[in-house]
Amino acid sequence: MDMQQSQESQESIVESLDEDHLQMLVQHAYDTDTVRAMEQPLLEQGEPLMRHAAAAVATNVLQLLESFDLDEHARITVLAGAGDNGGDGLFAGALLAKRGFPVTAIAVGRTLHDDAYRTFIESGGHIWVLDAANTIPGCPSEFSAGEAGERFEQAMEFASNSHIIIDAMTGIGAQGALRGIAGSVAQTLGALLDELRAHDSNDDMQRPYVVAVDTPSGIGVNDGSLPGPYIPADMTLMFGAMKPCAILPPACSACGEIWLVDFGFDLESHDPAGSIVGMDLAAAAIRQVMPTDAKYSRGVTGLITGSQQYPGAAVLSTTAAAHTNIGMVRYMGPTRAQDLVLHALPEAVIGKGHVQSWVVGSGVPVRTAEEEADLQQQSIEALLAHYALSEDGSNEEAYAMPAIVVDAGALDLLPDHVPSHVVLTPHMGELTRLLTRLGVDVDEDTVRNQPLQYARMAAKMTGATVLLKGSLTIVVQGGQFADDQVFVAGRAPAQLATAGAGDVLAGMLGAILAQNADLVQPSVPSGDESDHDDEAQVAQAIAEIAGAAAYLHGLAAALASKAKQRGWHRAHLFGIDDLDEEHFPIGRPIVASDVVKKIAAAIGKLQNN
Ligand SMILES: NC(=O)C1=CN([C@@H]2O[C@H](COP(=O)(O)OP(=O)(O)OC[C@H]3O[C@@H](n4cnc5c(N)ncnc54)[C@H](OP(=O)(O)O)[C@@H]3O)[C@@H](O)[C@H]2O)[C@@H](O)CC1
Ligand SMILES: Nc1ncnc2c1ncn2[C@@H]1O[C@H](COP(=O)(O)OP(=O)(O)O)[C@@H](O)[C@H]1O
Ligand SMILES: [K+]
Repeated sequence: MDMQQSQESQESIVESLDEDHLQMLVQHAYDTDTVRAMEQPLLEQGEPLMRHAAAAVATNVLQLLESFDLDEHARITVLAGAGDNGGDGLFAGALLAKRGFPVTAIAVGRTLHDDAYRTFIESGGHIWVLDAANTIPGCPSEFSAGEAGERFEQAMEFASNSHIIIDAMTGIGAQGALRGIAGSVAQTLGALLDELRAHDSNDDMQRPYVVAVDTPSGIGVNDGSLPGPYIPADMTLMFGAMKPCAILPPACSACGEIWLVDFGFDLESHDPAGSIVGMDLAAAAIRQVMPTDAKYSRGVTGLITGSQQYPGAAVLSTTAAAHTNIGMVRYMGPTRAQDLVLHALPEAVIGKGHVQSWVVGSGVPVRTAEEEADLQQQSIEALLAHYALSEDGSNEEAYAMPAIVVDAGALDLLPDHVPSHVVLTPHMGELTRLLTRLGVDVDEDTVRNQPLQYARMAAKMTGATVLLKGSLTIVVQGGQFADDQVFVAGRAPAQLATAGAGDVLAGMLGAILAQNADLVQPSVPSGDESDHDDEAQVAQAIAEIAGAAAYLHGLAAALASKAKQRGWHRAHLFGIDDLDEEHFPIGRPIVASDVVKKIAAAIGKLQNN
């Protein structure tokens, strides 16, 4: 099958699929076992998936070369591993070599995919092997250690001077950090590429343009971590479905632009490992106001936020909550903060009363072991005590409490075990601090490198839902029967990284929980098997709502800053979307209060979508 045939067959796959399928494709990510399970029936039917994959890579490389005005003298390097990922890369290289481009493959393993290797050589490709113990037919082996070192250096020099690098060392078969020669290649070339990338947007191809095959080599495919050296890509051609690394920080940044090659997988019958929160999910979390509504039926949020030291957080969290489609906010806090709240929001009601959700801790200082809790910390601690579950999960009162957002200083006051409608909203530093308090030996850099793993650990240890803030915000489900599906909100522009933005999010989340009070109330476990489904359903609803709040927060920031840039950009569909250069203006600087002013407009945009 040549490139043209493969592309036509690809287009017919795309055309035969409905909008729902395409929507699922760009919204959900599937772990490697699930991808293999979805691939299996197609392979059994004789679908030449590897040829489709290779043709897609070659097509995009050709388009890139054309857009950069590079003629057939463009130098192309394929980094080829021993598995099927290397096979994809070699078949793609063969297609390009047939078009007259000089293509050199650097073999990093001891073998190469048989069929792909033969096709590559027959098409005029050149091979450079780095492993002295290789068994690749016709390639030199058993060279000395000195010669191996020289070969390696020359290969790296060659690769760093090529126009295009096709990274096909490892794909979904990668296990842990890259080792051996692949590890050394990623160490040397990856570091160089990262440095070049930091200084150059590559609009003029002054550095190699890296096209990753299926996944960038070296990243944690299933957990989005960076376990060791990796090859950062400008573009990743991902086959069949998104893998979690496409949507999870920090690995998603290493993917560059993602191009999804649809294989027509049966996505509907498989559970995603992660999902991007989009407009639909966010819109569903906003309750429609009804003619019969009164202020109480729209939801009331109670806030114990702000402090003598940080009274502004009280203003930001209450104004944000009040603007997020609810009937009323109640505020409790120090007199100075009360005055400021009333000044900014005359509608706020000061003092206790019935609420459908709580927000605690924003702007409340962290309590050190030596310090006595102040009044604000004491009232938060007393409220949180109602959510405490004993080791066996009993304490009926905890389940009957309204949902609660536990932010900033209140994270230090969290009981050991709580139900899933307790939603923690730490940033990386706060999550590290929480885990340390729970006895985990971890530092912030490690958490930053494996945010999913540590957010999940906090959820498993406490039972709470965890919303971990960052340029991409990830939400992991809480509760005893937590599902592993993670929600990722990447709507926010970097302009949102400004003091007080977290206080705004806490208020918005509290309000969205209040207007969905019936959906987020866990029932008291009865000890029956039905508990599992009931609790899992509520835990998922809470996580979706938390993701929706982060999306709305990001959208309000985008409207305030007029930014088109986001933490995560939708994957492109191969064969459907054009390879046009896109521009995402970063917008203008904002402060957190600007975000509050745009919440209403953001809700309007969701509801009119
Ligand atoms: N199935 C299909 O038909 C289709 C599959 N497709 C493609 O196949 C890919 C999956 O191929 P795969 O299963 O062969 O695994 P792959 O990603 O090549 O990795 C295995 C190689 O990597 C090596 N390796 C692993 N870990 C390592 C480490 N830490 N450090 C260093 N090396 C490490 C491992 O070495 P070993 O452990 O055996 O020594 C072995 O050589 C998939 O991503 C997609 O591109 C598409 O064509 C569509 C159709
Ligand atoms: N680079 C970024 N791009 C987009 N959003 C970001 C970025 N960095 C931080 N944010 C968002 O800004 C908010 C910051 O919250 P937080 O760290 O609690 O700050 P503060 O305590 O000052 O309110 C979070 O919602 C986070 O997701
Ligand atoms: K790869």
